[in-house]
Amino acid sequence: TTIMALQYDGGVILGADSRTSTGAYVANRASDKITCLTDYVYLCRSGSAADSQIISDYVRYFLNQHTIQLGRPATVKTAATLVRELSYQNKSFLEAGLIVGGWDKYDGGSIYAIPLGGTALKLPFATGGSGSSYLYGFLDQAWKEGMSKEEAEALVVKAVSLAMARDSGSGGVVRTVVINEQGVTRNFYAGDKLPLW
Ligand SMILES: C#CCCCC(=O)N[C@@H](Cc1ccccc1)C(=O)N[C@@H](CC(C)C)B(O)O
Repeated sequence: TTIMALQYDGGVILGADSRTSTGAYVANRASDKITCLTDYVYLCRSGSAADSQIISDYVRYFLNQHTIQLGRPATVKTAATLVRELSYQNKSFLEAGLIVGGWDKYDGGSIYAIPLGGTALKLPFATGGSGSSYLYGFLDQAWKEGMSKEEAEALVVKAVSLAMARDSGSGGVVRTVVINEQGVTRNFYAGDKLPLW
């Protein structure tokens, strides 16, 4: 898997490849690893498909309850704290690297990386999964504060497709989810639409 998220001047953009593998076998070449937690908060999943699914199921349930009791939408920070709590308290059983990203009226667009051990890191951009090894240096150089939505989306698609080209654990299509005050937009970039280099 290659997953990433980055902040831009109005919100966040989440990106992921679509390969689910068991060893060298590709079990699903069109997986959707960017999962809804609330109307304005999404989760990028890597690691065990089963573990990451069950964590997202629990957090979606808890956030739904929380929204009803609170009478207003949950914040990105709250969603990230719930993901971290499940990940940390069950760290010996779970194998899931997660990135929470979304928009709320208190912090605007925000991103939290929750790697295997269950720590939560608030960051302007984050990457995860097996393909992330190929992206840390690239993103350190390519990410800039206050990018436009178009610049940010182009960077996400370029980064994920570069990792897909080199990482055998990543492949398929590039999926993105844009989240800002106006709402959520899902995009899809098939192999023939990707930059080769
Ligand atoms: C189908 C099936 C059985 C397992 C599928 C399964 O979890 N594959 C994993 C790799 C893995 C991980 C840990 C144990 C075993 C196999 C996988 O493809 N993970 C991708 C993300 C998830 C959300 C799709 B990515 O991290 O590569």
